[in-house]
Amino acid sequence: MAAGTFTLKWGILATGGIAKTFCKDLLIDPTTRNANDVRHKIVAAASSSSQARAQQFLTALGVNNAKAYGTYENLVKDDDVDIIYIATPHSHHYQNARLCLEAGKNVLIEKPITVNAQQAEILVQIAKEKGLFLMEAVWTRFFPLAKQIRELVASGKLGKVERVWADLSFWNDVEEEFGTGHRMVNLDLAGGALLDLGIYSLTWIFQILYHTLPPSQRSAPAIASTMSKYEATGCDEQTSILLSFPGGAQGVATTSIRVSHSSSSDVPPVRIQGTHGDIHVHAPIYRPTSYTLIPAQNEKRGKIASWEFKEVKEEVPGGGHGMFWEADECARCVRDGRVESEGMPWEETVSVMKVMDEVRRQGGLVYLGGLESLEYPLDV
Ligand SMILES: NC(=O)C1=CN([C@@H]2O[C@H](COP(=O)(O)OP(=O)(O)OC[C@H]3O[C@@H](n4cnc5c(N)ncnc54)[C@H](OP(=O)(O)O)[C@@H]3O)[C@@H](O)[C@H]2O)C=CC1
Ligand SMILES: O=C1OC[C@@H](O)[C@H](O)[C@H]1O
Repeated sequence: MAAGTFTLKWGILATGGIAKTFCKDLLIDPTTRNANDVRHKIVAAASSSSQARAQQFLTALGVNNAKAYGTYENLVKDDDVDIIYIATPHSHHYQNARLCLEAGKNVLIEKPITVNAQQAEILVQIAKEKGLFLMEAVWTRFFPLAKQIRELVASGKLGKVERVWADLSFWNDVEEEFGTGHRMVNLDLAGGALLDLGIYSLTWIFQILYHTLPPSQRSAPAIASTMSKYEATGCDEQTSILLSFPGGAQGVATTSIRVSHSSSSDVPPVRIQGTHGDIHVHAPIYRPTSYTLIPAQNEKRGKIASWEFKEVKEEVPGGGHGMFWEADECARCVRDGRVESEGMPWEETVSVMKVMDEVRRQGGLVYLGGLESLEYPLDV
């Protein structure tokens, strides 16, 4: 290990699908991605089901010498844990994050940070007051190609970016795959296309049309949207959003759990359109490993851009999924005493949540049973 390497000690809250994927990435040697300054150690995991399940989770990952807890409450009391990764369904994020923050733990919390913007604001306030690191796990933003695309846009290479189209949808057989209980469609778990997938469409629009501006110039967009519901549960199965940013740039964000683009088609799921050219980001947009740079041209003016067509590809190194880049960002922030990440700032997390609040208001999608409550503790 290089001298001065910082090791971040993780506690994992919940043992479902994404917790496993995230932990596998934590276990990959960071030097395989040229990260020589930080390392990760899983020191504990907790399952709300049982201590045995937490132990099985750790054993399956090949993690020895980590503690297995049968309650989340016990995990947050563990003095060895520097940061907690929250990987529960959306419905539980606010309560789980309050538990961790109130216990003085740094937190990385799966997307969406909470069910609504007010809940997110409260988490931010607590993190600020307690000097704790808090970040929504929008891992997409920490991919090298996402950073590269933001830099290209900020450099002015595309001219003025006037429009971003972004879609994240899947051709699910909704009845067969999800039924009514699955977290994707279950209202009790704050399911629905918008909060689960549409957040990625909004992520691309925000990281281009909002994040590339200096913080003082970032302003909320006007919002028009439409939503179709899955009859069996009442969650949204298809949502389309038009965003209009001050200055005239427009975003078109779509999401569906019934129809999709084909990953092998020529239609790119993200199109960033500037006066000098486009960037097409190829699927999957939550895990960007390729994009195409296309110079603007037309019959009258010929080629407008001064640069050439280019295809860029970068596989995820180390056999990983790509979640380790956000983990590295957490390690650097905690090491340096930074409570928020520049890549996913608190203010932007809240702005995206406000857009989703308004889209749900326009579509008449309300989560009941205390899921939208600010009260803590509350059994949801
Ligand atoms: N970044 C990404 O690419 C992805 C992110 N996600 C996000 O991760 C989160 C979890 O998704 P995923 O891992 O797929 O979900 P899973 O259903 O696979 O796992 C969720 C886990 O949460 C715990 N849990 C606590 N309370 C409940 C409850 N009432 N019902 C169900 N589970 C409960 C359980 O763990 P235990 O019993 O151990 O407590 C369960 O295993 C969501 O916020 C989702 O949006 C999901 C997929 C991909
Ligand atoms: O976050 C996510 O990204 C990838 C999808 O497969 C998954 O359903 C979603 O939760």
